[in-house]
Amino acid sequence: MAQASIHLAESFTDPPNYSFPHHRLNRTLRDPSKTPIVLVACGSFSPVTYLHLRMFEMAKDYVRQNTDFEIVGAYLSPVSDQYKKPGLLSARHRVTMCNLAAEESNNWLMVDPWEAFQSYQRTAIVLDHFDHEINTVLGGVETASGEHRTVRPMLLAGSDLIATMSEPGVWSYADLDHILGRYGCLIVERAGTGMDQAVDSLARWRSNIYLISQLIQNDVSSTKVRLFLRRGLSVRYLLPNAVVNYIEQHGLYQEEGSASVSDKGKDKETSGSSSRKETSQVC
Ligand SMILES: Nc1ncnc2c1ncn2[C@@H]1O[C@H](COP(=O)(O)OP(=O)(O)OP(=O)(O)O)[C@@H](O)[C@H]1O
Ligand SMILES: NC(=O)c1ccc[n+]([C@@H]2O[C@H](COP(=O)(O)O)[C@@H](O)[C@H]2O)c1
Repeated sequence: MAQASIHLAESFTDPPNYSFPHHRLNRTLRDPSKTPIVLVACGSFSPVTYLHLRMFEMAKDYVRQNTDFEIVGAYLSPVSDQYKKPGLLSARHRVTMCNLAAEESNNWLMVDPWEAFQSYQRTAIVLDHFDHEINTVLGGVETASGEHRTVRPMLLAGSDLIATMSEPGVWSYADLDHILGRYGCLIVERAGTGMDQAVDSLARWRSNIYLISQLIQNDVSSTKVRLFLRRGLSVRYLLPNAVVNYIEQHGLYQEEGSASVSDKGKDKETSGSSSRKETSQVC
């Protein structure tokens, strides 16, 4: 269970005019015997695809069938422009596309622009921010009979992201302990990255790591979507219609750098990603 007072940062810096989105946060726990959790997916979302949205649906099914958790909210948290990953469009566009996707696709997902519109924030700090906003500022949630409950933010990520947790220099031990020991993580299997491999070196936190298998293989990635757009190919039905329309209206992902012309797929652009190495410098 998250304890509201132990955070890595002493205080949080909010972007100008920021307010924490909580319009779809369920403030009443349906089942008082369950632990309330909030799902937080961190990433570039450049652009957001159906596979990003699918992670939440898979997590919802998994949580209902296999755990004593109850999901009271779910968030996309797009990374700051300072992450400097190849193909990272400005935060303004990425946040707007995530909002369009969340509005069009379901009635429970929200987009938190907190990390997008400021300096780079490590994932451990992002989870602390959610803990602070939901438990300290909003006061957590209540059962139907009025009992207070602390909400636990949990990281929702694909197995490729979790695999980077074993790469030297990308995540600090203290941050991993904070993310996996204190909060926990739901991992969605991603084509090309075995889940066992991904969690092998994270054994000490195994009880807080929940593995969700893919029953339908689909290797859509933002990199491939960017590549299609640069080549003038259709991306409809890979991402929500509202996002496709937004990309077309604004002529996004046409320039060099949004995906390399020689890119054959995801691996080339992301393997040894400079962003992850740069991230390691701020760990
Ligand atoms: N097809 C997928 N299956 C499972 N998880 C996914 C999939 N696509 C993205 N994710 C997860 O979504 C989160 C955000 O990913 P990110 O925005 O980096 O998307 P991406 O498609 O990997 O982007 P890029 O191609 O630009 O590297 C990560 O945890 C990633 O593992
Ligand atoms: N040390 C860290 O906190 C750390 C390291 C690598 C990636 N991340 C996060 O992972 C997310 C996804 O990264 P990629 O887009 O590189 O897969 C981003 O939100 C990034 O901030 C965090």
